[in-house]
Amino acid sequence: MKITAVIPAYNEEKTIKEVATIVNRHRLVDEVIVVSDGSTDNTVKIATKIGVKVIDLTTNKGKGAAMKAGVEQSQADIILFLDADLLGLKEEHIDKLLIPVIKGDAETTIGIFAEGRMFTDLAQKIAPFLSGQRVVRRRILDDIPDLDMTRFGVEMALTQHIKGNNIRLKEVVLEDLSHVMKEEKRGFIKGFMSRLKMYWEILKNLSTTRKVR
Ligand SMILES: O=c1ccn([C@@H]2O[C@H](COP(=O)(O)OP(=O)(O)O)[C@@H](O)[C@H]2O)c(=O)[nH]1
Ligand SMILES: O=C(O)[C@@H](COP(=O)(O)O)O[C@H]1O[C@H](CO)[C@@H](O)[C@H](O)[C@H]1O
Repeated sequence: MKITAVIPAYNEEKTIKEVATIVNRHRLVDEVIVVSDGSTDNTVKIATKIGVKVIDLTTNKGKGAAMKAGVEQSQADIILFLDADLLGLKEEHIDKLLIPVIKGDAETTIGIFAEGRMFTDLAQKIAPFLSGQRVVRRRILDDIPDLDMTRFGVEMALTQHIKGNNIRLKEVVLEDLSHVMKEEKRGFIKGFMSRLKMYWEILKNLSTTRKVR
């Protein structure tokens, strides 16, 4: 059973090294693919140095398209998605996400932050279904059309597909894990504007689920 980790990354030079290195040395992960989604910083250079596979999209196509580009380059049955801006990623977080799917206790898992940082914990308490930390069986992804068009709606599209098709989901708690918030990356005004744009992209994907099972 092959496992590929797909890490979409848009200008994540500050955190990609730590995230990709930890995933790359995990005993259960066979392959790591970092998909730079039109990054203009040193994300590609840093990821390439680590020795993982890097897909360098020339323009920014959105998170959904970056995830799909990674999946298309993988032959694995199980895909682990992780955001590139995680703070405090540890081997045990990856275990918690992967093991239920490897054992067959679930077809998909989603990781929820807890006891990390107040704001990022709170965001995931309110909207756990938006988390970017997931494990998904490959065939589930193959059943979702237009994942590449969803941008930040990708998590909502995945969640709705999973619910609408009664796919066995397990939520796992990822303790002491957090991520860098938009406002921290870009400053308050720019960050908040990109947050509003993200919510719009999420809302646009609310009604596009299709039953396949
Ligand atoms: O157009 C985009 C926006 C984000 N991401 C990546 O998707 C993950 C989750 O993004 P986040 O919620 O952190 O949003 P951001 O802070 O990048 O706006 C991170 O690894 C981003 O680098 C991406 O690949 N393409
Ligand atoms: O937690 C959230 O409110 C958003 C935005 O987080 P930040 O701006 O990075 O704090 O991030 C989550 O939702 C996105 C859209 O579904 C996902 O792509 C991210 O992976 C997830 O962390």
